Amino acid sequence: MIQSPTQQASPQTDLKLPKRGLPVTIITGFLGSGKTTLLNHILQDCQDLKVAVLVNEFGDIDIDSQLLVSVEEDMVQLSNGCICCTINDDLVEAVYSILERNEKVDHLVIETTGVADPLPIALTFAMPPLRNLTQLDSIVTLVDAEAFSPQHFESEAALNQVSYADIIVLNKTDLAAPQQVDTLEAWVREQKWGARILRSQNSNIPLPLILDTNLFQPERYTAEAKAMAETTHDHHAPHCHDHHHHSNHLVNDGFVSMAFESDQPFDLDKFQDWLADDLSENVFRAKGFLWFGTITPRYIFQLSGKRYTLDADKWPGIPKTQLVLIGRELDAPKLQHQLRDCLTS
Ligand SMILES: Nc1nc2c(ncn2[C@@H]2O[C@H](COP(=O)(O)OP(=O)(O)OP(=O)(O)O)[C@@H](O)[C@H]2O)c(=O)[nH]1
Repeated sequence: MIQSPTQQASPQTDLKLPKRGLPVTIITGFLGSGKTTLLNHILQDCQDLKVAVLVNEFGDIDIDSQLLVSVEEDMVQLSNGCICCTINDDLVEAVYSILERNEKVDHLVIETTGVADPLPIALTFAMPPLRNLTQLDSIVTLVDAEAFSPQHFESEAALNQVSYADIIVLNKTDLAAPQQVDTLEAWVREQKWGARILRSQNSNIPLPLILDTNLFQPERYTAEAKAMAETTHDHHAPHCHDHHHHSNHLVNDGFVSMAFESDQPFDLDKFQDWLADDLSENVFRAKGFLWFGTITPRYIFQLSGKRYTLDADKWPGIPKTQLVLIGRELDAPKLQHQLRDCLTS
């Protein structure tokens, strides 16, 4: 049973609370910056540390959770909404469900969507009811060293991800010239003085630099927490749509997602032609599992900006095409039509 946020744990409940509050790391970063890659790195390298993960996806299909190394029993998915606003209550309940487990959990890692504003999420941990049960360790922000520029995305969320970070990881340095990374680092340093700045390829960072760092400083956000508390009408978790600093960031940024699923395979040539000639520039990010024929492997498709990869993998079950597209002002009916045209006839 999920304990209601207003209830106190009683001696009769079998809720096993960690002594100093469960350490929590928030992984954020713009679309395609390397968050899931970092989460996989943590899960693979965490050794004896028992890590629970909470994955928030912006699309209707859980792609990221299917890309994680096997952690089913320690994972909670929060799909089809953004934990910094529309499904913030679900975040609190998901954390309760993790705290309620009989098995000891040492650390909770949360992967936000690429369009999330981390501040309302951080404040959710810095305020009751989660404040006494958890300890926010740090906000880790991934930045795509090749694609990121302050103007490029014109996104309130992307800038807030940098401004509120305790640790900023300049990732994908293999795709950027060293001077470009130096310029980015100088800009990032100006945005968030005092943040720990790291560079990486494939989000490969020594874990002691990002876990159990105790870098989050709640006292810096007292004013924001007060404003949020004042606009919270009941004892449940705060909603960021009530909070004047962060109202409607999805609307402001204009991001939408679209899902495509089919039991029929794609024609590889048609699909590649569509990518090369017809894919709208408004699509910033796409990911999914593609099927190109009855005997071929599952292909993991990742598109970030103009780059895409197709990596062969095994089908875990019956082949099926699943794709999520994320961008601004997407013409969903047209994209659905184009994708249906790529199916084998
Ligand atoms: N070349 C290169 N590719 C990378 C690096 N890090 C991650 N990638 C690739 O970039 C793509 C996106 O990585 P993800 O980890 O899924 O990014 P994400 O931030 O979780 O994406 P969203 O959740 O959709 O916002 C994948 O194809 C990764 O393999 C890197 O350092 N270099």
